[in-house]
Amino acid sequence: MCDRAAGRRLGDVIEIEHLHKRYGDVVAIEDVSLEVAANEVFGIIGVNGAGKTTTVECLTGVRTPDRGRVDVLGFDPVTQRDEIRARVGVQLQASTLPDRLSVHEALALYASFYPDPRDPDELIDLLGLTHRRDARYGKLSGGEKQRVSVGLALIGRPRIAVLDELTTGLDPHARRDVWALIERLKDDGLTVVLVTHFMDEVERLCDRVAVLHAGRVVALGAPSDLAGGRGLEDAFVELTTA
Ligand SMILES: Nc1ncnc2c1ncn2[C@@H]1O[C@H](COP(=O)(O)OP(=O)(O)OP(=O)(O)O)[C@@H](O)[C@H]1O
Repeated sequence: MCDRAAGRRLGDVIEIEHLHKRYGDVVAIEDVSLEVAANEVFGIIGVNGAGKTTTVECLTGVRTPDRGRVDVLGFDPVTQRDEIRARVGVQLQASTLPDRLSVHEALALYASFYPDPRDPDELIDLLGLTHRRDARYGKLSGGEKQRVSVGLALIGRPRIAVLDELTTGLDPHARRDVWALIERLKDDGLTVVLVTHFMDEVERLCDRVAVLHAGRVVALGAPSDLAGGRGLEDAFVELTTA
């Protein structure tokens, strides 16, 4: 899979080493290093502008790092984007789907890009969208659109899913349904990188979490270890108060 230099763990499917990325004068990422193990749900948390989206965009090849090394399943996301696209499902924050496509048509369209996709109707059911199967995307509520975006990340049976703000905009029932779906897919072997602002989501889903602050990893570990007896949110606020 990946070159095993000293200190790396067997079974890592993502390795980021000394990642740097700036936009003009704005330093988005400054020396980020982390590894994600196969079948792990790995959280990335941080205040707005901490560099979370930039980090996951470097994983999926959307952004080219200025410096550093990124290895995803043994591939370089910058030079091997097709290999990454075939194996890594990405939830888009702002969907670019045409309004006139129905939920089923959208998922079937994305399914057609993959050799062994999930059955769109099965996924629609798992996402709690069966009653909206034939509704046009443009007529969906914000939470329903959000569920479609999760479906698009999962339709190709990816080995890794990168989920940026997985449950933003979902009602409490839908959040629990989506959490249960992620847990079920994890049981089937999925690895997840989860960007979130919800500490309850981290506690429920994540095996480990990295706290990014001003483009750097300021803490990394199991949520319970980071919380250290306080609430995770209290620990987070403390870690991210500059
Ligand atoms: N395309 C861009 N052009 C210029 N600056 C950018 C661009 N994208 C992000 N930035 C800046 O880079 C920094 C990191 O942004 P990033 O989107 O990675 O943070 P984030 O942690 O995902 O934030 P949020 O929680 O608000 O989504 C911020 O200062 C942001 O303003």
